[in-house]
Amino acid sequence: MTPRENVRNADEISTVIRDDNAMLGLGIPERHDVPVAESWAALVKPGDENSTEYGDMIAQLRDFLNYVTAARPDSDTVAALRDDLERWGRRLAPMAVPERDQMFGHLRDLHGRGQTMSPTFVATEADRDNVWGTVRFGRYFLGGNGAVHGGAIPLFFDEVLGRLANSSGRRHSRTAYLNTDYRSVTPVGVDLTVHGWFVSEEGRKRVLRAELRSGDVVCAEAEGLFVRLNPGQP
Ligand SMILES: CCCCCCCCCCCC(=O)SCCNC(=O)CCNC(=O)[C@H](O)C(C)(C)COP(=O)(O)OP(=O)(O)OC[C@H]1O[C@@H](n2cnc3c(N)ncnc32)[C@H](O)[C@@H]1OP(=O)(O)O
Repeated sequence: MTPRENVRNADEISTVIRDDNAMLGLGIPERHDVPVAESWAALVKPGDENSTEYGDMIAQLRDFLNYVTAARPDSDTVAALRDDLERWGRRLAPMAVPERDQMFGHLRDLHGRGQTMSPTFVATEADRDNVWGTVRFGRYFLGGNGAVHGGAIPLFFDEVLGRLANSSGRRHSRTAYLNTDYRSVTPVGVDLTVHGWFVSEEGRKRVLRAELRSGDVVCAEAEGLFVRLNPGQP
């Protein structure tokens, strides 16, 4: 079965279970094939055949983590899964490459850039100083009582603001601080809207803010300072 067929099957399965699980963010396919706004688009070279396949694999992995989180499997299932994971670990271990060559998190033409650490940010509009988009935290990011884990939210803000801080040809910067205010519970399994914007850019210092909303309700806000790196700084 090709990865694409795999994804289609996952879509079909998802449709069946979506009603029960929508609130928990389960069984909802990743939206990694929505067009990316220009400022957030492709660094992957045309002809990099692995990029789409890799993106499909990461989408499967994201769904898988949601299923693992939600399941209370019997011991045979746990043992079978453990063995499968162990086999995959042994297959992948010899394929390790230096950081600059790794694919995980480096595919900037994909929403979520091919990583699973934070949920997929779908950028819908962007200019030099702003980005707007959506995100849905799946069951994997549950803290408790239907609310997203408090540590997952700053991670997500760093993802969005870190990319915006370095967008539009700006030289690379790193997060110096990132302050998050939790205004109301951030629900799991719900489409949320995100806006990130530049507040100021003076010398090496870039101050940015972001807001995460569920409908009209502000769930969380953040302010980050990103300091442009000097030559030779890691
Ligand atoms: C491939 C796909 C990828 C895709 C894109 C990936 C998206 C994700 C992006 C994630 C980004 C990250 O998480 S980066 C990882 C997390 N961050 C880090 O590891 C950074 C660790 N910290 C550092 O390396 C350093 O502290 C720096 C670089 C931030 C700053 O050090 P420095 O270069 O020596 O500069 P320094 O003189 O100290 O500071 C410069 C100015 O900033 C001010 N300043 C510095 N830190 C602070 C602070 N915490 N709070 C207030 N102000 C501060 C100073 O007062 C000074 O102001 P003035 O006197 O000039 O007025």
